[in-house]
Amino acid sequence: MTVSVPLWPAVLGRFGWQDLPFVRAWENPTISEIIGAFAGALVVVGAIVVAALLTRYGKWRYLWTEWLTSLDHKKIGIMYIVVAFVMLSRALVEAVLMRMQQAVAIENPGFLSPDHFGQLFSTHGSIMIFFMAMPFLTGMINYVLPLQIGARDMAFPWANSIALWLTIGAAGLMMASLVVGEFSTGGWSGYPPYTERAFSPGVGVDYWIWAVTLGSIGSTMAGINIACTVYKLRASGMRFMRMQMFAWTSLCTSILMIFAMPPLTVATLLLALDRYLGFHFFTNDLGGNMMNYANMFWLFGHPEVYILILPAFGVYSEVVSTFSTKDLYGYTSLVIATMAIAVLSFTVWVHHFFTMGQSANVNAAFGIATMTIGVPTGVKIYDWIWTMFRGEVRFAVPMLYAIAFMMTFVLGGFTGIILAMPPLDYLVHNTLFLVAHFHNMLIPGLLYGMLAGYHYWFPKAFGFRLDERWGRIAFTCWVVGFYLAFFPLYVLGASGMARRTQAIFEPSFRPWLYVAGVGAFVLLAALTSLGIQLWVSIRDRAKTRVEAGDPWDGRGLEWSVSAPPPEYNFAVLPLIDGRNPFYDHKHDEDQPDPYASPAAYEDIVVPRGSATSVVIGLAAAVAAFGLIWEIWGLTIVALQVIVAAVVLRSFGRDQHRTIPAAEVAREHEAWLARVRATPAIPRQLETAAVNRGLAEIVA
Ligand code: HEA
Ligand code: HEM
Ligand SMILES: [Cu+2]
Repeated sequence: MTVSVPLWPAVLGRFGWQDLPFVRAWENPTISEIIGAFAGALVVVGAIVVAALLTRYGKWRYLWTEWLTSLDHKKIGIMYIVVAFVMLSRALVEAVLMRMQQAVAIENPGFLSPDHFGQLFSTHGSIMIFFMAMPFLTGMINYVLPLQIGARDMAFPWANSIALWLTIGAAGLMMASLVVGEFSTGGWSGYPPYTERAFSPGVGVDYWIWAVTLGSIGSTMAGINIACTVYKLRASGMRFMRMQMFAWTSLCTSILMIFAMPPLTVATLLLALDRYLGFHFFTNDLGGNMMNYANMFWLFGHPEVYILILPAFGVYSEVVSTFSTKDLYGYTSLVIATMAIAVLSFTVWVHHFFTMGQSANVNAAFGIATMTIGVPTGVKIYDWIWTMFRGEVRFAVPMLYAIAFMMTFVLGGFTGIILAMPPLDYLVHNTLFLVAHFHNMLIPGLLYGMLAGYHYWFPKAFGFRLDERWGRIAFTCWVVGFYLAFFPLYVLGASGMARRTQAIFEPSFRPWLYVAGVGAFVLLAALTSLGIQLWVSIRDRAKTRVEAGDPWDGRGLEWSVSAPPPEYNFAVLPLIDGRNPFYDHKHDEDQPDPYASPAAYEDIVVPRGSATSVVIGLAAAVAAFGLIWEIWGLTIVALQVIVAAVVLRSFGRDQHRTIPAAEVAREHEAWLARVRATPAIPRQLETAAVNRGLAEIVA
């Protein structure tokens, strides 16, 4: 931990030369410090290269007007996902560093200092949860939900953009901590008293507090927006029980966000009061109590893991049904199971601290509540299996992820049940067994789900498919890498190896740690393959165009529009008459043709782009930066900028743009003509297997 001599407190606050990783590496050239300096340099050089490329190709204006300031839910969704991939890359590299350290640091100190190792698991965990998983699923919901329920946008497009920019600003703080200062060593859960000033005087914990606070406010806003969109903007006839499963899981996740995020915001803000103003909420003196923090954090933290998993469950439901060429089995039970998980998830938080002193009866009650969640989860697994049963299963990449998920997630679920038994939890709490459990839920559960969704909806968003061969290579690496990297941890944890350990004193752990290290590299290869896949797909896009926008013979409404969809999504808002209106109309001759011209077109009003949301999000990050470094003037100015932007927006006119009916008609008719000119099978052409399946359906 560095606490350097302030250089110029009046202007630069706490900043001193030792806060630069380059200076630290110069003064103390250990491998650990050099890696730190290299990471800092990478951020700076990366930013410069991106800026230079944008300038070289004259793309700044395009980026600003078409993307950054856009209020279109589809573009906001894509930007969220870009953030998620960037942050995934960083956090994955950090994971590899940790695995390397643990593989080499057996009976020796290894190459990472304890402090650096602490920063790595803290940034890795915080980034993966708040700046990889959350943006990924929020982005996916943003993109898909309005299309699925027949809406033209989210309920509050401007707030949507502010939520995005708060997330970007907060992710920016995470990146800034690599260049100036350091990060917290308190883990993703940031427990006091360790994170109080007395034990962590540097800027690290403050970076964590403000990044998480901004992220949590962004997620609360996103939650409200998603829920209102579902409640208010469904197309006519789209009853609740006609919504696609992904829309259902989005709704349940958004409700969890609305209720679970504020406890986190409050917990981090109270911790900030402790640190900045000497309050004693979480200290042991003057009436404070650390357990207040543990309860508030996990009151957020447990529902959070279901916030993460429910949208993935939604994706699997879509994918399993589409690629089994069958209706979803047990739709109603899936809806009820989703709601049950959402409600139950608020009743189990104490299982995160069984060992922290409450009575055995309290532990038993929370343990039983925890195990109950296995029931609705099991219902879902069975429903997916029955959906596949006797289906025409097509093994396209999204389906591969879904199958790998089912087989692997169940194992992690059972280790969760083990942890839910307090007497067993006493043995493995805070060991690598726990680390194996939660990665077993987060990677095959959440991450595979997001990747399945990415492959599934990519053609919708960009008009061409992702390369199948590289998709399979990446998939294989994600699966093989996962088993290699995390199954050894069950053994290590059961043998007593604690989590967050920088150096290991037990030689018999060595073989398992080697295997886990190899697994981490395979996972890195998986991410690299996804990068190559994207490049290959863009290069070969002419061959994989999806003219009709329906490459998988899809079921939901999102497949009924062009790819990419027009800004207003639907030329004419659809009328819904069943659970799979698009699919049924497509395949039943007696039903109306989904590619028929509508009777009439109308003018459509869409929101104009707005710079104010960008300004608000970034100014919030600047204000936070000022608080971290105690540059109070900067914070005050940034807060004033936020107020000014809000005022400006409130008085702004011309916030909407009308697209004349004639223009809508021209675009839509041109698309319909192109679709009708293409025979049904090539419209929906994926692998040979897909083709065979489709040929039979059409015949
Ligand atoms: C997406 C993320 C995710 C998911 C879905 C889950 C799901 C579950 N988790 Fe996990 N968990 C985490 C992420 C997740 N967890 C994280 C991140 C932590 C640690 C945080 C930290 O400390 O840093 C954690 C920690 C954690 C603990 C604390 C342990 C400790 O600190 O010592 C416990 C204890 O009860 C637990 C239990 C469970 C249970 C019972 C489920 C259940 O929901 C699982 C249900 C699924 C199944 C059971 C399988 C399928 C079901 C069937 C096939 C039906 C038949 C089975 C039965 C009826 C039993 N988890
Ligand atoms: C993809 C490959 C991944 C690898 C190799 C990996 C590896 C690791 C390692 C080595 C640790 C430290 C374990 C310890 O305490 O000893 C860790 C912690 C953690 N990881 Fe991962 N991880 C990966 C992906 C993910 C994903 C996708 C998520 C979440 C979505 C995630 C969330 C976490 C969390 C929350 C922690 C706990 C941090 C803490 O202790 O505070 N990880 N991971
Ligand atoms: Cu939990």
